[in-house]
Amino acid sequence: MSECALDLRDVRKRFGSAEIIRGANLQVEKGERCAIIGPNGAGKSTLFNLITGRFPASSGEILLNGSSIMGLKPFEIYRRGLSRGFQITNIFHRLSVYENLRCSVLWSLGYRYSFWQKLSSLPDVKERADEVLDLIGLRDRQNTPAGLLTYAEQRALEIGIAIAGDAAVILLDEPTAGMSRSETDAAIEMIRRITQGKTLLVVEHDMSVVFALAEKIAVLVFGEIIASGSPNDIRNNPRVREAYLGEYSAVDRTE
Ligand SMILES: Nc1ncnc2c1ncn2[C@@H]1O[C@H](COP(=O)(O)OP(=O)(O)OP(=O)(O)O)[C@@H](O)[C@H]1O
Repeated sequence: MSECALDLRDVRKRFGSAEIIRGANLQVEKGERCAIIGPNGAGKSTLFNLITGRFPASSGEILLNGSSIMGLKPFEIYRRGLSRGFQITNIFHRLSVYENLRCSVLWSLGYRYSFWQKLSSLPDVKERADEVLDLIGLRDRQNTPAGLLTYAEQRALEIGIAIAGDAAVILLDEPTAGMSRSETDAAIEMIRRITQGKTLLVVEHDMSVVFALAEKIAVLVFGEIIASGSPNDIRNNPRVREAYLGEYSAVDRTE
């Protein structure tokens, strides 16, 4: 078996007396695209918050590329190569698409304390911002203020900001939520493109997106990963069918 990009071992999280994550175990291999599915309130966002260091886990172990990231701050985990896409909230609406990407590249390359430097003297910044612009398919919109983009374009920009630093492990939370079918199809293509050779962990409710993107699916129910495996394994897993039947029937409709 190849080395794990992410390895969660018996991870638990309590809020007061409520245990929300109850011994989650998950291994995501390098270069694998893994989707986490599960009913509302199962703990998917909480799990993301634990992996990115936003909340400390109550116990267990989280390894990134074989090293523990327990107790690290979000920016320290980011520096170790894990980046999370946020939903629009970290876009500067008055800056153009290109300027948003350039800010993110500047920060990720460690230039955040040298904004007074002439940007033309930083060719690596320009090169990476240009590269990301093409990857997310917003070249035609590069001079448009981010606030004037369509919703789907803003989601693409948000993903661009997440990948600007060239992180090897990318976390995306419902990247196609609120999109039309054609926007969703375009987003799936874009996510495939940007995650080529990288590791992806995605939370997604839309099973057609899950099946189009994921090589591995992990099913989270009441804070526990009750099954993980290939899409076929998950489809045929009786425990998954039993625990997740209401929403799981959507899987059958994609067959
Ligand atoms: N900071 C917090 N304090 C207390 N309880 C919390 C906190 N964050 C989340 N929870 C609780 O943890 C449970 C899981 O929430 P979470 O948002 O992780 O689920 P989810 O699977 O992402 O749900 P959804 O699919 O609806 O987004 C919920 O019952 C929620 O109320």
